[in-house]
Amino acid sequence: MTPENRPGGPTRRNERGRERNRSGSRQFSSTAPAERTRRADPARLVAYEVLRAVAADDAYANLVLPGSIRKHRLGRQDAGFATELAYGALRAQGTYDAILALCVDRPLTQLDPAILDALRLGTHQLMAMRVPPHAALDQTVGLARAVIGAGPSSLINAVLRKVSRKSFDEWLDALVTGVEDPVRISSLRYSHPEWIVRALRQSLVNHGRPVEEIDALLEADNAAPVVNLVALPGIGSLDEAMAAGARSGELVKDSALFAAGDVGRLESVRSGKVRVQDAGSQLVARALAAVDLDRRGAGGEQWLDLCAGPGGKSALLAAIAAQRGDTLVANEPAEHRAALVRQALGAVDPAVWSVRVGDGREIGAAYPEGFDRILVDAPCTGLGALRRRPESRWRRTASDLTELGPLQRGLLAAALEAVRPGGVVAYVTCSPHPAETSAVVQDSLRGREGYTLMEAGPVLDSVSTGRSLQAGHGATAQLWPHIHGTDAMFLALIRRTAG
Ligand SMILES: C[S@@+](CC[C@H](N)C(=O)[O-])C[C@H]1O[C@@H](n2cnc3c(N)ncnc32)[C@H](O)[C@@H]1O
Repeated sequence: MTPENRPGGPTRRNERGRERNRSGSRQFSSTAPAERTRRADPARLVAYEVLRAVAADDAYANLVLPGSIRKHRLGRQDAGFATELAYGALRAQGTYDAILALCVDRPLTQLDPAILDALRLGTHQLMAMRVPPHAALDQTVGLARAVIGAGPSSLINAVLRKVSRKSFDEWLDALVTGVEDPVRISSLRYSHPEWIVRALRQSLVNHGRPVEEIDALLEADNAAPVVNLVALPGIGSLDEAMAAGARSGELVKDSALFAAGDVGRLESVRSGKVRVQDAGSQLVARALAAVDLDRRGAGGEQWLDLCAGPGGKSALLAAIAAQRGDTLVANEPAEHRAALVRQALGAVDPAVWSVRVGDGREIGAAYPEGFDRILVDAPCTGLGALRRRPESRWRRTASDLTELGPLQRGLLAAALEAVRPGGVVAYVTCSPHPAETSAVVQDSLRGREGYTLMEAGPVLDSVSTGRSLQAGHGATAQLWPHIHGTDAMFLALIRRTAG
């Protein structure tokens, strides 16, 4: 594992999270824990609140974090420190718990969950942020005294001292020594549940990639994704983003990569004319629009986004449709998510789009042969977008895969009924797992006359910036974080040949 791609990534900071530790010293404070600070450093307090909300309230870290940063009035640098600490500790939780299990004299399940979260934060500072050990200890003990009470300070101090006696690489070696099972080794080294390691190994093989790529894939999950922007065609411009430090996207046209801080300060983004969207999502939406249809419907084509919420792909599709004189129906069953779709479509001429609130599985009966192009961006496990939500890998379970199957098949079946002869359906997931990608497509086409699977790879290439993405395998296509730098989007394009 390279230091940059370790869960959380390394930085050298002092206890305030501001200055770099150039000495790399492993000096400890000579002060007894009980005499040390009783004050919680606000940045660490924010990270602690995020971990607690995730563990105790099932909260999403990315939703809790901004409110906590505001509540504690963190400046930009401290906010960055808190983000790195919270997200890093959450991503690396599996590895850190394995380390902590070797340093605590009882099963971790017998620890107060609040103490365990404090230990995870201390461990992340020691292992990946290179905060000086004395600062990591003092500040974690101070945090625990302020928010949990004086009781656990000796325990936290003693455990973190043990953790600090080895470097992260030394701990990783200690964890995997004597372990034979490659799945367990990858799980420990790259902090993923074993069932996800197994699922992703299976996914690589299913899409024609060597299973040896698994570590690179897991490593890519541990790196925070760069913000990708798309200028809505005919509506937005990337000029402001480029002037603010963005660089042109390498995969897809009219896109940019923005690593210059808070993207919300750009007026073009606030107005919705430029949108934050993963390059993989841009590619699959553009691929649907790029398919050559044998004939155009009278008065422009009708497009359908069957699973539209929160509306990212709808906005891009509607902007393209507007340029061509086509129209888009964006369907979403949940009213609050349909409201997000309307908001996402706000920058596009309202004459071009409409939002339907309803179950996508009913669309075939409601609009038989009613659409020229249909996007089925199906609800899925999100195994291809684990890098976006630091806690998601610990939330998902293997049973999610089987539970989502009937819904995914129902949605694709409805789309196949709702597409007109000559039209095309794009089945898309942000998961590479065969159970929700190729198996759904194969099952839906089995015994169904009048549909063919198109070669999706060349269509994806046709909307890239010119390079061959080499994403095709069989007739479908699969993008990968470790190869393309995108979420692991799957794309199948199904043409209806006969009514
Ligand atoms: C992967 S997300 C779609 C993301 C969206 N296309 C975008 O780019 O912003 C899947 C969506 O399917 C919706 N969904 C769930 N059940 C559905 C159903 N029965 N019919 C249609 N959509 C459904 C979910 O609410 C969720 O918004």
